[in-house]
Amino acid sequence: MTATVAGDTRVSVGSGTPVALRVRDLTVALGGRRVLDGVRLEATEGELVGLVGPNGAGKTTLLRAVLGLVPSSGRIGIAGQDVSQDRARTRRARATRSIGYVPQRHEFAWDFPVTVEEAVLTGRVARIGWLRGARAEDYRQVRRALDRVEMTHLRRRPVGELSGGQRQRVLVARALALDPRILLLDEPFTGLDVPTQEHLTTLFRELASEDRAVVMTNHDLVGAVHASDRLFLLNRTVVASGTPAELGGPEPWMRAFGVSAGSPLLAAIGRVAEGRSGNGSAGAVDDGRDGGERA
Ligand SMILES: Nc1ncnc2c1ncn2[C@@H]1O[C@H](COP(=O)(O)OP(=O)(O)OP(=O)(O)O)[C@@H](O)[C@H]1O
Repeated sequence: MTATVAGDTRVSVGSGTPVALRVRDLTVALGGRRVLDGVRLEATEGELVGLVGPNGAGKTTLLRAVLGLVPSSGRIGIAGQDVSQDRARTRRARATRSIGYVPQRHEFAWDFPVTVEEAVLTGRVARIGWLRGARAEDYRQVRRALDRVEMTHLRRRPVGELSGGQRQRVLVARALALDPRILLLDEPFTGLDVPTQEHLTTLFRELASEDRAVVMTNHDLVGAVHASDRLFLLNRTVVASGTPAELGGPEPWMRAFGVSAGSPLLAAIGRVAEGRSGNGSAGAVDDGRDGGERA
């Protein structure tokens, strides 16, 4: 590992792949309680990173801290720029424009009387500003984003009339309207059926392969293990990280989720403790990926 966070130049890990997002020693206190403590995370361009942990582990808070929406201490590097909160606000504002944020679906006002196209256009407010009208370039980017998520045919439909899967696509398009280098997705699969989840997973993998870093929180551990290049197991701090193959044993999962060796959760993701599996396997899923680091 050769990278550093601070400075204006691109930083990279040993492989030479640019690090899009680097978080070090991130600590967040909310309501007088430390909800994140010394978090260390990174995502390189082209990588789909899974952020998993139990309810209340701090997954949403971590994404919000990266966006500067909650006060934090520690260091946050975005595309080589140190945007930690003690740095100039303008630098942070500029850098966070390279992040597309997809909040949980229930956080968007679906009752608001706007069309799909108008909802996606709101994703460009950071660039347009609230008081200036949208220009041709803004509409061009909106059309591009809608094409990307295959929602062009529904662009004039009121958002309140969309299905859950279509709404999720609108939120992704809204985040893509700024053509971000980093995409933060908060629980994009909640309430969606398996075919829709698989469709979206394919889209997220494609978006990552276009040299974006995609960081996704996910309660579906089976899906996270199969879709992610690298996983971060969070429970107030990063309990473990690595490729799914590197996290093949049950221990990090037991620690992160506070479950015992007999938990069905471990069986579901093929991380069964030695001696418990029917076929004698230690339970690692061979997903064919390699590389990564332990926290
Ligand atoms: N505004 C707030 N004030 C006080 N505590 C908060 C606030 N927001 C979140 N918390 C607390 O911070 C902790 C982490 O919450 P967070 O929503 O980040 O967890 P999460 O991992 O995303 O959970 P889930 O999987 O349930 O969505 C929780 O204990 C939560 O109660």
